[in-house]
Amino acid sequence: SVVKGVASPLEKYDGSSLRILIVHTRWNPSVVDELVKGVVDTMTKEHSVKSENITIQTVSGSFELPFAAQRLIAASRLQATPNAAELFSTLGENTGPPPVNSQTFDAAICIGVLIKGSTMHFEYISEAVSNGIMRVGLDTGIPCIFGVLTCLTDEQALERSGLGVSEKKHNHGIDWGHCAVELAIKNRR
Ligand SMILES: O=c1[nH]c(NC[C@H](O)[C@H](O)[C@H](O)CO)c([N+](=O)[O-])c(=O)[nH]1
Repeated sequence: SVVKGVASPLEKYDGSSLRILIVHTRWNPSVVDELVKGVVDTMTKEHSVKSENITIQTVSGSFELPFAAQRLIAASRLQATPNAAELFSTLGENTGPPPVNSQTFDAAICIGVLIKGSTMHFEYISEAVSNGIMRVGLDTGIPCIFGVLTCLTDEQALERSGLGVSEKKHNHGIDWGHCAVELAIKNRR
């Protein structure tokens, strides 16, 4: 059978100095809240990320996630970088992300749950959001984790957030927490 899932990383990552941004939606809250809990518990309990270093913001729906992540990263840089005006001017010329040490978040995690309805709305949002979240990471130089479940049924959403009755249930937030810490640390090297 096809083995699915992610292999554990080769090294244990110490996240005690990491600053993490979590942006999550208010759509499908019972599932989203469980996913957020999976991310936070994994980072704090398995990687020593300090809870005071985790910033959590909410948006209405998944479509808003990339915009919010990009703007919150930009706003945090403005506060953290004394020569912000100069930094922003270079950013305007698309000279690529500023050096890691001028950033204030080490990783961002965008969390949402899309559930297919009876129209093509789901397909369009899923495509836009996945591309948007990828672009935030590439444009800012800060790892931006895709924490959006794109489900065809409610049962799929429950299963992938560790809720529901299926013995296959697994909270994907756990994987996203590991992924964020690993990439944040590797991005500093
Ligand atoms: O996060 C979600 N947003 C959804 N729609 C809202 C969308 O993300 C935007 O918030 C809205 O289009 C305004 O921009 C969903 N559905 O429509 O089904 C959904 O399932 N999940």
